[in-house]
Amino acid sequence: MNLTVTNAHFHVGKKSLIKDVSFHLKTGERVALIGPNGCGKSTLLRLICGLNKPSSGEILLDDKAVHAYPRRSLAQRLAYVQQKSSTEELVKAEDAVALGRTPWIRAFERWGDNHQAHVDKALKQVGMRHKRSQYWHTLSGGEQQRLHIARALAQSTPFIVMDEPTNHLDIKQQLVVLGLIEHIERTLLVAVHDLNHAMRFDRIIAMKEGCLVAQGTPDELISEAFIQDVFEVRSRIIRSEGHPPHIQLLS
Ligand SMILES: Nc1ncnc2c1ncn2[C@@H]1O[C@H](COP(=O)(O)OP(=O)(O)OP(=O)(O)O)[C@@H](O)[C@H]1O
Repeated sequence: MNLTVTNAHFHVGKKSLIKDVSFHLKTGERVALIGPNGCGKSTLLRLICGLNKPSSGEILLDDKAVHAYPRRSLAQRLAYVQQKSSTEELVKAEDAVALGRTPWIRAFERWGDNHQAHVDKALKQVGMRHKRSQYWHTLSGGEQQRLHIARALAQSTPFIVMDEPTNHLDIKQQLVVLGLIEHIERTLLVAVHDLNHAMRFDRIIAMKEGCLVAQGTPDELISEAFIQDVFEVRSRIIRSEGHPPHIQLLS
């Protein structure tokens, strides 16, 4: 699975939300998408997931335009963990994860052991097997988020897109979810707010005001000057041997 975005523009009315964005993701790459609030991260992810169509430019998944895939076929290639998604339905944890199998169930096919095996594996990966029978609305925000990730894993796609998966989580749950993401062996594009989280990815893409302003490995990209430039925040980067650099934000 590879993704190529070429000169993508997206506007709503006269407002230009995505401006001339180009980048490429190779199979197995784990990429963090960063940038200040409102810079267009979610809008770009929605274009990549085929939920909106670029006004101009191209978004190719394995050399075919995302919006040219039939929905089912796209859902077999790409899973999307949205920033906020909830359900009003009375469903159990396991049922929410089982929804991930939808693109793989053929017409009139019964739910079989192969589908259940994917659900069991995904529940195990996110550490939620013991809560499989608990009703969705009784689960904590962190547990629901882990189940969203489990649903994406059960979808068995080579590519997973996530929009701020650690949003609204306490610091322990953030680390749990982050650790979980680190062990997912798929191509990943993840919008993240915490720069220290972004440092744990193979590559970082930075956006500002709808434009892609920089991309590179965390070491290449992240510097105090870069953080000042993109986020308008002073910072200090603490480097110590054997540890990833730590970004301290200064007031
Ligand atoms: N349908 C729309 N119509 C008009 N403006 C929109 C629409 N969707 C998004 N926007 C605007 O586009 C900009 C980018 O929004 P987006 O949600 O992509 O930003 P973001 O980088 O994901 O922000 P955050 O970090 O706060 O989640 C914002 O200013 C938002 O108000």
